[in-house]
Amino acid sequence: MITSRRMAAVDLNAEALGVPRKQLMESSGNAVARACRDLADPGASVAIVAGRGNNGGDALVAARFLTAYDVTVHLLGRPETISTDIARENWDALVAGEADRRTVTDSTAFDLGDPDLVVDAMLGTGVTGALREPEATAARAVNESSAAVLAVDVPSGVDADTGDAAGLAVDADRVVTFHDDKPGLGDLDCEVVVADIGIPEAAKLFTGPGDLLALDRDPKSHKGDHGDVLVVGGGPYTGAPALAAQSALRAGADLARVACPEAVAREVQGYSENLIVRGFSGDRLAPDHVPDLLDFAADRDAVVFGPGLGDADESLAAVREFLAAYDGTAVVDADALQIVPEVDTEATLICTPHQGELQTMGGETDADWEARSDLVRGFAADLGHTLLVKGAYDVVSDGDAVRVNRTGNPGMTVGGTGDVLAGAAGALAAVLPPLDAAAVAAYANGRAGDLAAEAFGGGLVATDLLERLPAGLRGDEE
Ligand SMILES: NC(=O)C1=CN([C@@H]2O[C@H](COP(=O)(O)OP(=O)(O)OC[C@H]3O[C@@H](n4cnc5c(N)ncnc54)[C@H](O)[C@@H]3O)[C@@H](O)[C@H]2O)[C@H](O)CC1
Ligand SMILES: [K+]
Repeated sequence: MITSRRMAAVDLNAEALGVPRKQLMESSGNAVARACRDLADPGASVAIVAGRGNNGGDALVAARFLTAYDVTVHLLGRPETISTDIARENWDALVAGEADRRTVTDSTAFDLGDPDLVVDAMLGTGVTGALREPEATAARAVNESSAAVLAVDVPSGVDADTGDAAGLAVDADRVVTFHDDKPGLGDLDCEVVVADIGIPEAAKLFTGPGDLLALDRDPKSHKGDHGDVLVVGGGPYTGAPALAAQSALRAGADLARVACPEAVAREVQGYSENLIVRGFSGDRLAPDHVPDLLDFAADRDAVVFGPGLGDADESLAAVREFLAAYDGTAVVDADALQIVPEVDTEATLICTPHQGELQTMGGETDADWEARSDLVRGFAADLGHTLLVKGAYDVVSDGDAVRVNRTGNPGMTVGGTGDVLAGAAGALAAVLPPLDAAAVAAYANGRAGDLAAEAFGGGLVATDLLERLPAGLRGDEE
């Protein structure tokens, strides 16, 4: 089962892995042709009703495979309004091949004829709202015809994720949907065939530029929509909370606050004017700080808990009390990690251990990333939280799905890069579900590290990642 958003991400990852969209369209079109052969005998008349997007493009490819049939292609709109290059190229191939085609520019002129089979390729996952013209008139004609109806990917007008139609939709006998079943197809009273179109498993498993699509922001958003992130850390160490908080800003948070011991508050503030630093009494986190911290955290979008906290007993006791009472979203890193397995919490946690910290938490690791993926998935399921286990291949799992991140380089073992990762994960957890937030954070942090390694060769330091995080989140080419 795959949602449209995830499908678009996997599509883009496939392209980055060397399987371009046009190749996927060719596979989709071939799958449509195979489905047609199941529904109609050679020589039968087939009316392809094609829209102006890639859903239409799939059927324009199918037309090339259906040479044993009497095919008529009805393009809904003028060819120059075809919205993607790969669909337009397939239209041009039909023109060059002098295929039997009609261009429907005036819906009142739409004449479906009396075909044996209709291929509904007007709209797929790109549908928005109720069918407009000429798609609405064409959909009514298709529904009124006595022909068998094969829908490409999704019956036109149906939302692939919900199954709802904002009004009129094509009533198909069979749907051939690509790569994986869609959530919205289950309730339709038609047969659904899932066609493999050659998308590599790696496009789903390994993070890639497609995963960044999750960040496409609502342009109407305004300040404060994108995350007010609180870093709770500092004590024995002061750089760590400052790195995490600066990283949260670079990863898109609007505000980055640091709650740290009063004794180091000035030092933490000294790292950057961009941080809003607030001290609590003493020189380390202690249980009597927890009630105030919980109140403060309740008004934030995400918390990053742990950078630089140290492992004093009273600080770990405070971590336990905070996590037990907190019910928001938090990234847990560094010394706070060891507490997570002991605490029963309502919070949504993203834990970011390296492999040694994973073992301290009671998890197991393995040098082989595939074996490690299974171990991490199992441990995440036991914990009930999302794990981002850092390594040459970072393994991310929420106990169900697994994502593996391959960006990054050995130069990133330098101190502080984990704090940068935790801060980025905190900012992303404010706007994305935990699995996506962790996967995108790992991908962008590694990309930032790769960009820094190119700029410096060796001698990379954690602050080099900060100003490169935005590029890592855009998927900028090297
Ligand atoms: N993801 C994959 O693995 C593959 C998907 N394929 C096919 O691509 C479509 C999605 O294509 P896309 O171009 O994004 O959108 P559509 O073709 O579904 O429709 C967009 C098209 O339709 C117009 N439009 C949108 N809403 C309406 C409306 N309510 N009324 C009228 N017209 C509408 C819009 O303006 C655009 O012109 C997917 O379903 C698959 O079939 C790839 O080909 C193979 C791999
Ligand atoms: K369709």
